[in-house]
Amino acid sequence: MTNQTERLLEEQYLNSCISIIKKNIDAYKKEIEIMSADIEDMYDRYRHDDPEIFTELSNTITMNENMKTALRKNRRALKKPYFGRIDIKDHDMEEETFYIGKGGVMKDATTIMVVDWRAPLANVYYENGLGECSYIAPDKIKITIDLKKKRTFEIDGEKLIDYFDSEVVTNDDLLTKYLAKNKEAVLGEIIATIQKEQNDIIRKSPYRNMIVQGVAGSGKTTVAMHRISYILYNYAEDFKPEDFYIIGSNRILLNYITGVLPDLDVHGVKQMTMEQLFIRLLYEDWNEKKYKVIPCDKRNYRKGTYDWFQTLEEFCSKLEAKVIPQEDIYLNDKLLYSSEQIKGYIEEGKRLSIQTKIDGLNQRVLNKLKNEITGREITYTPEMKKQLVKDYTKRFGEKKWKVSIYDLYSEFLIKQKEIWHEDIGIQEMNVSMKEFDVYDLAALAYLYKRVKETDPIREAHHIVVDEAQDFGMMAYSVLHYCIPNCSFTIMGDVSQNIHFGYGLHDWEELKDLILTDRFDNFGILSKSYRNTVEISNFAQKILQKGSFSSYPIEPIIRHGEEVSVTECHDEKDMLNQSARIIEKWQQEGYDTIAVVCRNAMEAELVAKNLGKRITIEESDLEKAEFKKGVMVLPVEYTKGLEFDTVLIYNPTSNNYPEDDGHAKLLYVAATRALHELTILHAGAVTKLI
Ligand SMILES: Nc1ncnc2c1ncn2[C@@H]1O[C@H](COP(=O)(O)OP(=O)(O)OP(=O)(O)O)[C@@H](O)[C@H]1O
Repeated sequence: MTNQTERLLEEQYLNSCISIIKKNIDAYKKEIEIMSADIEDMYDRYRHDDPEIFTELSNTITMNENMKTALRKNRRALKKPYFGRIDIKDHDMEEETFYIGKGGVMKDATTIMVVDWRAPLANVYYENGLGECSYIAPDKIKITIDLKKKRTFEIDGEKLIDYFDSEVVTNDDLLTKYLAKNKEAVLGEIIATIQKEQNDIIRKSPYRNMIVQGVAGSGKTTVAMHRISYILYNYAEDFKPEDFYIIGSNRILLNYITGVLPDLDVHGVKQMTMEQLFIRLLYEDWNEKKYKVIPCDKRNYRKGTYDWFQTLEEFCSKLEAKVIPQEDIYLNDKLLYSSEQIKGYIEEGKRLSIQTKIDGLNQRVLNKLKNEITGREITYTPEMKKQLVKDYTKRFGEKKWKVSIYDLYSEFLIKQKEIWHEDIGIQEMNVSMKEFDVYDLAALAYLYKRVKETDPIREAHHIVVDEAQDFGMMAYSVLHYCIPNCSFTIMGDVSQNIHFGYGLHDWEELKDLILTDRFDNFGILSKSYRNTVEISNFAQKILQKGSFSSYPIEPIIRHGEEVSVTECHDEKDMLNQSARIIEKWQQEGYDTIAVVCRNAMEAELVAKNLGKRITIEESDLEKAEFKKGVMVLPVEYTKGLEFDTVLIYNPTSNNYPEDDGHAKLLYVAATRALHELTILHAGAVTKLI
């Protein structure tokens, strides 16, 4: 077939696809109109005592909602019906062609025009080069096929711009084309160019736990969001949107990463910071008006460790042993419940709270007592029986836990301060019980669950943690304890642990905690898609100044300007030069620009002064949202975000001393830039550069 005929055929398919989508849209619109009128009519006729209309009404509402979703999908498909095509041959069947798009498009009940990217068959597009390969069909049967053609399209609305066959164009060529574009003010979707190693992670079973170490810009966040979309599409029975919790380190990051979800057909997942999750797990024991959440003080790093969790566990075990008597229980000289039985019950109910154990034991002894005294009218008068029941009802303790978890925690902290008297990891610990950092909240959530919870509430089925290196093992151990039977997708980069004492420096302890099943997974993403080669090399050199080992980074070959490092005379000169550079970037058409400062105080000052020359977006960290324009941010808040161009403001030796923590911090700053990175300093530049 000549190239021209081939192109003509592709254009014909695109046209037919578009006219079907338009037809679908018209049909759905009409259906929705009719159904909406029916619904209104049914509401008018509806009376409380008419179950028939009620059933009809709720069925019509559901059908109408489904129809609206289908309409939305078809409207979206009109903008770009598909991006890929595979031609496959299945044993002795005819060769078949499938087009793959962001959503499925049907001509009628049986004719598929476009296959949804999340469908099992679409896996072939991401997973395989040409030749023999297989995919797992919905009924779990492995189907072996011969992949004859793999094609990627550039389509703009109704127009076919170009297409590339995978034996002609390399994967990297295609990627570079996509990556050269400016960034929208939200995390983008990458459906058309998902890479094999990313696809592996997206399509892993949601019943298994997964930890992914990925270098900066390797797509961890993007992959995590696509994974949620994949799970919701393929496991709709077991996973509903509200069963997912996405955990990130701050509000700006969360808004940024979840911005892509509506585009991926994901609506209604919960997003929260780790602090908010622990507060949620405290239920009615948290009082928003009384308590305050504060950032961690790095001098108290001990509180973030696994050892700390074990100490708290031990504290609770001792408390349990103290409050639950474990001696034999007699009625006169008749043994009602033996010490062994009590210990056995406690051992068996390991995951039950102390209060639940007390309730359970009280109930058991009471049952034994009742058995013993029933029918013995001669030995026990009704008054005696009544008195006995009263005496034995609270044999193991009260019905309600009395001591507050805050008092318990305070007791725990005071004990630890005594033990670790000289230790710097604990000196500044706050025992006022008014202000809490994330690890205090974790400890309180643990105490609530371990000590007083009696009515467990089903929380998440699947938790996605982004920037996972930010949190110490204490946080994970508590999560693992408090939300049992929940699977995890944990994404992070230990080279970006900027919390000095806190956080994860390697994955070993977390692997031991989370990856306990043989089908659990540890994945590595080493290709970096975000930065140009120049920026990526510059950032790697910063990491190499640290004394820690880091995971290798492979940049996708995309070249840009060299990173520029310029010394300024003084602060005023630095502000002038910053404004000039930013104006130049804006003239060149860059949309998202960041000025990265060392801390919040510097950021506030720089925003104020630069604001006199150029427009700066909201810089109040409580209110700021990630958006187009110029943002001035402290480096810690830029983690997880990305910008077309980045200016690192004044990284002097004072701001970034030559140590491991600061090397990681500066690495984070440098890897935020997609296209250009500039450094301005007044005074000796840090030795990390
Ligand atoms: N397969 C891909 N095709 C096209 N672009 C991609 C692909 N994978 C990642 N990207 C792009 O690379 C950039 C980095 O992705 P993302 O922010 O998810 O990385 P990350 O690993 O979370 O980074 P960091 O650790 O620095 O926060 C984004 O612009 C994303 O759109």
